[in-house]
Order: sequence, then C-alpha cells, then structure tokens
Amino acid sequence: MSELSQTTRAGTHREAFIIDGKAVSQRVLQEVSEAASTLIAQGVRPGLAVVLVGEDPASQVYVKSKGKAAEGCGFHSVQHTLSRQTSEADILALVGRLNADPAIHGILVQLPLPPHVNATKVLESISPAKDVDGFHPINAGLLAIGDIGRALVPCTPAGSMLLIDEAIKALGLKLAGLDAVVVGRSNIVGKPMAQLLLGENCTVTIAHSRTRDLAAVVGGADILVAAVGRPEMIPGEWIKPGAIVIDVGINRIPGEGLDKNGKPKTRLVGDVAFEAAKARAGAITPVPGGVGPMTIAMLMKNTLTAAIRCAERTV
Ligand SMILES: NC(=O)C1=CN([C@@H]2O[C@H](COP(=O)(O)OP(=O)(O)OC[C@H]3O[C@@H](n4cnc5c(N)ncnc54)[C@H](OP(=O)(O)O)[C@@H]3O)[C@@H](O)[C@H]2O)C=CC1
Ligand SMILES: Nc1nc(=O)c2c([nH]1)NC[C@@H]1CN(c3ccc(C(=O)N[C@@H](CCC(=O)O)C(=O)O)cc3)C=[N+]21
Repeated sequence: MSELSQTTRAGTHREAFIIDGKAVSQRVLQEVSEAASTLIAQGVRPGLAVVLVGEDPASQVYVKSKGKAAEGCGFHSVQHTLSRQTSEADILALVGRLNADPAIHGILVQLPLPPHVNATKVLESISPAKDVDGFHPINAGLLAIGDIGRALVPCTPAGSMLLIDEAIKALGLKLAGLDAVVVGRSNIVGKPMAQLLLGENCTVTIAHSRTRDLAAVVGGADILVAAVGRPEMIPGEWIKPGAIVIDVGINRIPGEGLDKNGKPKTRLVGDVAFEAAKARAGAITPVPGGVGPMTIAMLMKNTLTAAIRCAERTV
C-alpha cells in the first residue's frame, strides 16, 4: 500500500486520530470483571501474585497499579516485596511455592531484577500455565508457531494489537497485507509484537540498533511500533503520511519548573516525537495514556485466562 493518508476534500491532511489507551483498557477491564464474577460464582477466584525485588520507585508504581487493577476485577491479589539483597535461591523458592499454590493462577516477577539474580533462570522457573507475562520459552514458542489459543501472550504486545485494531476501524482500513515495522527486538516487546503482526498477515520488518537506514525503514511503515526506550528518537518527519503509530516507549525526562516538594519536575515521553508525528500519522497513541494502561489490562486478561484454563483442567 503506498498511500494511507486520510485527506479532507480540500486535500489537506487531517490531524491523527488519537488512540485512547485509557478508554480501551477500561473496556477490557470491564469485560474481565464480568467474566471473573461468573467464574467466582462457580467457585474459582482468579489469583495474581506479583513479586517485586528491591525498591525501584518506578517498579513500585507499576506494581501498585497492577494490584489495584486486580482488586478492581475482583481477583485475589498478593504482592511479595523482597529486599534488594535477596538471593536467587530464595526467589526461586518463592516462585516454587507460588507454582504450587492453588489460589494463585498468575505469577509476575517484576523486571528488572538486581544484577546478582539470573533473570532468565527466574522467569523459566515460573510454571508456563501461570506465566501471565508470557515470557516463558514455552509461551514464546507457542506464539512463534502461531498457537495463540494455547499461549499466554506478553501483555504489552497483546495490548498494542488491540490499539491497532481500534485505529484500523477508525481509519476504515484492513490489517492484512499492511507493511508493519517494529523498532526494537526485545523478548518482552519487539519480538512478540512482530509475531502478532505476522499472525495478522502484515508484512513485518524488525529494526534494531544495527539497522542501517532507520529513517528509510520507518518511512515505509503503514504500522509503526516503537519499542526502544530513547526519548523522542523517531522524528515526526520519518512517519509515512496516514500511518498507524504505536509508541511503546516510556521515558522520564526533565520537565519545566519545580514540583510541590521543590524537586525538579519530570515528564513522560515516548520514543516518537508526538506533536510532529501527530501532524502526519493517521492514528497515534499518546504517552502516557496509550500502551501503558493496556499492559495492565492485558495482565488481568491473562490472569483470567490462566484461571479459566486451570478450572477446566480440574473439572
Ligand atoms: N508501555 C508499556 O507498558 C511498556 C513500555 N516499555 C518501554 O518500552 C521501551 C522498550 O522496552 P524493552 O523492549 O524492554 O527495551 P530493551 O532495552 O530490552 O530493547 C530496546 C530495543 O531497542 C533497540 N535500539 C536501541 N537503540 C536503538 C537505535 N538507536 N535504533 C534502533 N533501535 C535501537 C535495541 O536494539 P539491540 O537489540 O540491537 O540492542 C533493542 O532491541 C522502554 O522505553 C520501556 O520502558 C516496556 C515494557 C512495557
Ligand atoms: N515482569 C514484568 N512485566 C511487565 O509488564 C513489566 C515489567 N516486568 N517491568 C517494567 C515494564 C514496564 N511496564 C509498564 C506498565 C504500565 C505502564 C503504565 O501504566 N504507564 C502509564 C503511566 C504511568 C506513570 O505515570 O508512570 C501510561 O503510560 O499511561 C507503564 C509501563 C510493565 N513492565
């Protein structure tokens, strides 16, 4: 497809449709709550355990919102906060207990883990059936072979797909056959995102730090997913007119002035220069209020899925 641009009759480009991640996430949470009450009435309360190692303030914020969302859905929700010095063996022992706990259907170990802990080993110790992050090699493998029905899919890419659907509908397009570019190839975001887009019959390109001409690659994208972690690294001018832009990046940068405690203010920005991109894109996610809230909503959805599958196994 060469031209996705939505133009007015006068031929001037409209501003992008802003994809409201907050609103879509609330819709998902509402559906999860309703399905959870049915399950609870049948005697199964979905249970989510979140493990946080250390006192990283950003992680504390995320973990708190995960707990709040779980309670909002009527789930059983527990948080295990361990000191930064906790040994790998103690973390593995805790995961082992949670794997064996019938009240827990979903286990999330918040990343990053301290450097003395082998994160891969910890993530692989989570039972694949309770791996609501979708990071276990079994779940990554199921996604790679296209068996999404059996996998638990990573929350951020799964939520991003729902936002893409929203934009596709708003713009009156079809997803199959579109050229999608994912910038970033982490196991958490970039790779599973590319798999999901491929599963929807997009022609997928994955760009990374060794990509030679990023501007040219980005310029070819009908759908652009930016998951790098560099504030506003993608200038608006790179965006193909009419493209769908999903900005996964969460970067805290210095803001203007001081907050009420007299500390310098900070603000959140994505990996895309939002204002300039908005003038060219067909649809774009804001930061905050875009992908972030979807990640939390999809975590609840995965926990519900894990609980339903667990109930099916025991009847
Ligand atoms: N909204 C949400 O819910 C979530 C947001 N995030 C945010 O998403 C961002 C990415 O997270 P994550 O995937 O974990 O990050 P990683 O640091 O694991 O991966 C970053 C990727 O970006 C690539 N990259 C780095 N520099 C460049 C460059 N100059 N040009 C092109 N590619 C580059 C890296 O390439 P290479 O592989 O070659 O090193 C790597 O593949 C972060 O801002 C994070 O905070 C993450 C999870 C959830
Ligand atoms: N095991 C594990 N699983 C994760 O899913 C995981 C993780 N570790 N480590 C850290 C990243 C990051 N992440 C976010 C979740 C929500 C928002 C979010 O809700 N953001 C709000 C803003 C929040 C704010 O104001 O700081 C928004 O974008 O609107 C952001 C980022 C999950 N992660």
